[in-house]
Amino acid sequence: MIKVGIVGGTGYTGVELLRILAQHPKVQLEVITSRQEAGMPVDELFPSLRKQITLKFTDPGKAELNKCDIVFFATPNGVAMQQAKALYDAGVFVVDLSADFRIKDVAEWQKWYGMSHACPELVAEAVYGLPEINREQIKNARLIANPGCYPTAVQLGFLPLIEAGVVDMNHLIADTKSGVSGAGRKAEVHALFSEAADNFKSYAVPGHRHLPEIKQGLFSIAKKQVGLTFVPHLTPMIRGIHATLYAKLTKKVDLQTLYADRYAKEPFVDVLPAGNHPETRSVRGSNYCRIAVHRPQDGDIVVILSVTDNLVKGAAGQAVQNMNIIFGFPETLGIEHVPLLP
Ligand SMILES: NC(=O)C1=CN([C@@H]2O[C@H](COP(=O)(O)OP(=O)(O)OC[C@H]3O[C@@H](n4cnc5c(N)ncnc54)[C@H](OP(=O)(O)O)[C@@H]3O)[C@@H](O)[C@H]2O)C=CC1
Ligand SMILES: CC(=O)N[C@@H](CCC(=O)OP(=O)(O)O)C(=O)O
Repeated sequence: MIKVGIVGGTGYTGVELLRILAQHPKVQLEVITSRQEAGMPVDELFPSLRKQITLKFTDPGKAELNKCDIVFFATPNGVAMQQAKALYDAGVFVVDLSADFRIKDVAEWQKWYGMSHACPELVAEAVYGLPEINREQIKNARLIANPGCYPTAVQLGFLPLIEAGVVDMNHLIADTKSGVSGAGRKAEVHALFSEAADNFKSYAVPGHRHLPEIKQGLFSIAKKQVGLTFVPHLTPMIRGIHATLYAKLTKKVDLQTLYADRYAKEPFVDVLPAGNHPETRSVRGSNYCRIAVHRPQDGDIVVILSVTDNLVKGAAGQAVQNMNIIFGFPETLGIEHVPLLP
């Protein structure tokens, strides 16, 4: 058994980690932090975890995170970068669900995140935790930068096209939609029921924080500059990411075979039969990314549909997948949940 700590156990990704890790056969939950709920039994705040978790929330200032084998940060951007170094130096593995260690260019990170980086020396050490691309590096990582929710769906969707070099890299388009839980559990006006329900809107069209993250990931595969238009939307659902991706084909290729072959051995990427339209509810509560490939009217534009649950493959599930890889557990251990329907 490995001892696990979670910093930020009351947020949506933190609670999703609790749901998953409570039933993970190799995990003993040791510390779960919250500043606001310190002293409160976890299952009192979240009755869904009754008979699963008997710990109380600990104030992060008093939490003995050093006694853990691995610590997950499910905290807002800017928190993990202040605490990761001490844990790293103490030999504790760290998985950061926030964006603190995702962007290799620290100046670029500071521009998009509007703060100084507190720990630039660890950025180069961090491994970007997208197993479908970086599995070998993750095996030896001590610090994982867990990918963002949009970047997971977008990169997995574009990956086979880019690896095969069959699309125009200057004009990629990612039209993405997220459920409201993507904004976290903190109180914000735009996430109120009366603001977000029965409504649909785009946001951050001039530039979203995930743009440099996605471009960095696609660049690492293409080895050349990527022109990407990324438009996020907020949809009146709770969980889910739906990415509609467009690219112009530059070569003839059997797209269905390309995708089926690329992901044939990936446990959490499911390429649907030709002609399918994946729905977010087909992945809800699960670690799957389901992908369908289209070429409307046999033209030269390929349309990829990629769906994930933002809290699972887009956050906590992928974080546990990374943990499994680091510790040499079967990669799917504890994260083989069947999606919830309806
Ligand atoms: N929601 C999503 O779909 C996704 C989120 N992410 C990223 O994961 C991280 C967590 O997101 P999410 O769960 O939605 O966020 P929430 O706002 O729902 O939760 C944040 C958690 O962090 C704790 N926290 C806040 N400030 C601090 C602090 N200064 N020190 C220690 N703990 C703190 C909060 O508890 P308390 O205030 O009581 O301490 C709470 O438990 C974010 O960086 C987010 O960008 C990544 C992918 C998807
Ligand atoms: C719907 C919604 O608000 N989504 C969030 C992104 C989700 C997320 O948490 O991304 P990071 O992990 O990179 O912070 C947003 O657009 O800011």
